[in-house]
Amino acid sequence: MLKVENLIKSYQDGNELLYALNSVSLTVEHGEFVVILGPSGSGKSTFLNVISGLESPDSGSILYDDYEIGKLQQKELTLFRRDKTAFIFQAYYLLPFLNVEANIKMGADLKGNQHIREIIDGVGLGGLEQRLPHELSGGQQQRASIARALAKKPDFLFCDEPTGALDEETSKQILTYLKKLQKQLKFTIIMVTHNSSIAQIATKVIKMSSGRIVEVTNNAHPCDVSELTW
Ligand SMILES: Nc1ncnc2c1ncn2[C@@H]1O[C@H](COP(=O)(O)OP(=O)(O)OP(=O)(O)O)[C@@H](O)[C@H]1O
Repeated sequence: MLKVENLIKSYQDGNELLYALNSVSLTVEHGEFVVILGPSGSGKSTFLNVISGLESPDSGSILYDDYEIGKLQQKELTLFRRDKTAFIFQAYYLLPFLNVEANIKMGADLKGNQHIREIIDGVGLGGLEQRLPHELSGGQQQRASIARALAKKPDFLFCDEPTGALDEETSKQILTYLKKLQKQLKFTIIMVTHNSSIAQIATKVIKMSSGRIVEVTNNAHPCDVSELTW
């Protein structure tokens, strides 16, 4: 379980403090698919970065089962991020001079995992292993970045606009892979998106505004990606 309590994160904005997170609390159970919606500047990416340990909050607590990550030493926090979490971003961030297979292995090597073949097939990149990122379409590059993230076998997968650069059909393919792999590997997904349609496939939908969570909706019957209206 992830339990976040009273998170505050502020930035200096001229003479004033700007509260990117203004006392945010949330509980997420293992295996949930959480979608975070909200207007630009509402604090979505800051929330994702803080709960994943990429940025530290001014105050508040972030509890992963028995780990309170704010209390970990830098080295322990690095291990926590390496062993428990993975990220997918809109911009893919593949290494340009490594082929698909080597990019994906980067994730696995971090934990010594040996299940690259099934992950590559799982995201539908079989046959493209030797290509460099620039020889792939946007959707294929995003699938490679998903595969790299999943090769770590994370407990928590954080996604920041993973389909933001993709068209509808390719976005739906990516979401289908994510849902399929989540079912197989049983990890938790926390996804920031501008696309409110994606909320239909989530188990929990969070709306943010001005650094606060203003609505949490639990969805007992998330729909299938194939039923999504865009
Ligand atoms: N490093 C920073 N320094 C100063 N202000 C920041 C920093 N990072 C974020 N902010 C501010 O915090 C607020 C929340 O930003 P954040 O990126 O979390 O919003 P968002 O909801 O993800 O926006 P978008 O949908 O446009 O990506 C914004 O007002 C932003 O300008």
